[in-house]
Amino acid sequence: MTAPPLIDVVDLERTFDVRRRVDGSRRRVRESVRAVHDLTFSVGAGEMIGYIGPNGAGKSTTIKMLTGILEPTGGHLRVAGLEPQRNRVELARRIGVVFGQRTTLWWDLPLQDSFDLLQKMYRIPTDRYRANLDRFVELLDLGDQLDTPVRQLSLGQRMRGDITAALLHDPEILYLDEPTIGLDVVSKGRLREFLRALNAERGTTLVLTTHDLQDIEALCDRVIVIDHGTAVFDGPLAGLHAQGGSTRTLVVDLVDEADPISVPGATVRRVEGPRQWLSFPADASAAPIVGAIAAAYDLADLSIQEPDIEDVIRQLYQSGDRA
Ligand SMILES: Nc1ncnc2c1ncn2[C@@H]1O[C@H](COP(=O)(O)OP(=O)(O)OP(=O)(O)O)[C@@H](O)[C@H]1O
Repeated sequence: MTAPPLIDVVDLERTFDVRRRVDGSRRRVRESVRAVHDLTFSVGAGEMIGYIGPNGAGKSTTIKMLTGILEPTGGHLRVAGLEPQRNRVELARRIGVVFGQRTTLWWDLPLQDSFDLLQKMYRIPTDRYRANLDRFVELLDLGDQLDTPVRQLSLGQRMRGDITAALLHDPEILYLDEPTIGLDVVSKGRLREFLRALNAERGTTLVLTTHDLQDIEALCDRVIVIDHGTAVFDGPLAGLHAQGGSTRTLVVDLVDEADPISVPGATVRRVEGPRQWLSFPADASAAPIVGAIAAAYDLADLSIQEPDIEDVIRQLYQSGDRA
């Protein structure tokens, strides 16, 4: 018998009643906003999924329902076999939540004290707490920050502190909302490496909302794209690129100005002096293109620009229109 999915969402719906001012008058009318509707998906234990979509698409509303903060107005929802709203306390022991923009730590307390408080709140047995704390502090390189008040931590240190805090009680599912926002490239890389190790070592299921496609590329086997409150794509990232026909851009700085570069698999989009911009399919490897250019030209520099999520989604629609 196959295990039931860890997260099971069927025809989920959430509407909000809002009062909107009528243009040019003081009158207000009641309106119903459908933040999420007809949303169906399931996530198996140990999966790492990206939950992405443009601003206002319904991502936060979904995560709030999955974590029991918000009650659905329709449909069915089970997380770890529990109904999130009804079993909030029990569910809290099974999930961890990290919001990139907010901290769950105590602003004026040293990091260590925040962790100790969480141990008490979650009633984590001391040996398990110690083992987890030691492991995460080592992996996330937080040893020197344990006595620092949270308000004095850098954004990257605070984020690592928040992730540690969310994991001390061994949750089966970790929800991460924009975990790498505002971090430098090195910190982003380290954090992604940590999350991959967490998933490999402990089988923790990750649900990641992000605007950073590289987060998704580094971590997620599968993406669910939500727009206007409902899922418009569910599959591997390569499939999303292929379906949307999205492209990456190779920015080439030649030593000398030249005519537009001609290489198989890429098209020159722009030329400015010795700099040229070439686009190529996002799911293709850049290596043969770079190799062909390097063999024929003297290169001063080279970089790759990833498409952003909004672009990929826009292209998904455009290709849908064409179909
Ligand atoms: N409490 C609320 N009351 C009224 N409308 C709301 C409420 N929360 C969300 N909405 C509306 O529901 C829709 C979805 O919002 P949601 O915050 O879930 O989007 P999101 O995908 O998380 O966006 P972002 O990427 O900007 O955080 C939006 O139109 C939003 O204005």
